[in-house]
Amino acid sequence: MSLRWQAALLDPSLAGGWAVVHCRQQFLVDDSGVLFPRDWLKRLELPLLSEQGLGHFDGEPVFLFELDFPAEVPGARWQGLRQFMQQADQDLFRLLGYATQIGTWVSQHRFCGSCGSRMQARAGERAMYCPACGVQHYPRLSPSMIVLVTRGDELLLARSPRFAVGVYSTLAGYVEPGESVEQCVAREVREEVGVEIHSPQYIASQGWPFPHSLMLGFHAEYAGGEIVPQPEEIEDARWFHIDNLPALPARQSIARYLIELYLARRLGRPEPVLPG
Ligand SMILES: NC(=O)c1ccc[n+]([C@@H]2O[C@H](COP(=O)([O-])OP(=O)(O)OC[C@H]3O[C@@H](n4cnc5c(N)ncnc54)[C@H](O)[C@@H]3O)[C@@H](O)[C@H]2O)c1
Ligand SMILES: [Mg+2]
Ligand SMILES: [Zn+2]
Repeated sequence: MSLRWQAALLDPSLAGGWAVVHCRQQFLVDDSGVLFPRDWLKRLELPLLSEQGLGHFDGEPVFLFELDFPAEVPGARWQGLRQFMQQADQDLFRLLGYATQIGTWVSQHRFCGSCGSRMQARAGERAMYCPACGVQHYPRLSPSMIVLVTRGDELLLARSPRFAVGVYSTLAGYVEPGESVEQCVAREVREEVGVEIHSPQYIASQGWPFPHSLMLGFHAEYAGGEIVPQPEEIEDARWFHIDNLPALPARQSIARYLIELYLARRLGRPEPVLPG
């Protein structure tokens, strides 16, 4: 794991450092990039919901300005997190992914879900706390499974209507209360494409900030059934031969890694590395 970006609990009452400005999965950028001198930002009178100390980038302290709405700033524009994933280096993307998750969580936990009082950031740990009833919330994570289903030289890949034109990917879905991740894999595969699988094999995991998933990645062998795409969720699903694959998901995604790893093992090529 690279050392350029390290999360840390920094005290926002300290002066100086850099800051990123986030609102609804978008960041403020100007010609110098996405990191702004923090003291300069403070003079702009932005619609600030919360300020959080995030950690260190290249050894420098970085803070988050979480905004109520995407305010106009002369000379700057708003850019989505997905675009940073595609264009920025991996360390900067990890910093921004972390900032997005903390910002989204803080802005969605301003009031206590139990008694309605205003929540406070807790000193000493990354938590929101209700002083009236004691409820405490930690950053939200949603366990999700992602699986590459295979049949020898064939890969089962599917398209969601949300995907870029022509792109097919592995199947994914959220874990439900009471089920194991393995049960979730079998259920989601059955629901999304109507196919049965053998026991899934755990491969690797990845934090995924769209919006707060923890992806648990598997390989699974086909056991039976014909493909029946789930209406609305799955636009198309097919078996693709390894010599004739469609456009695939982003290089940084675990979906891509699961596919590349299977190809490498099948074809006797060096195994890929999952971006950290
Ligand atoms: N990193 C990767 O390679 C990769 C690839 C594919 C999907 N993903 C991620 O996997 C996650 C799940 O994939 P999906 O969209 O196919 O899920 P899914 O198949 O479970 O369907 C999504 C639906 O689940 C419901 N939902 C939303 N949030 C939920 C939650 N926290 N718990 C339970 N249900 C919820 C909503 O009705 C939503 O429309 C998403 O966050 C997606 O971004 C990551
Ligand atoms: Mg799904
Ligand atoms: Zn409360």
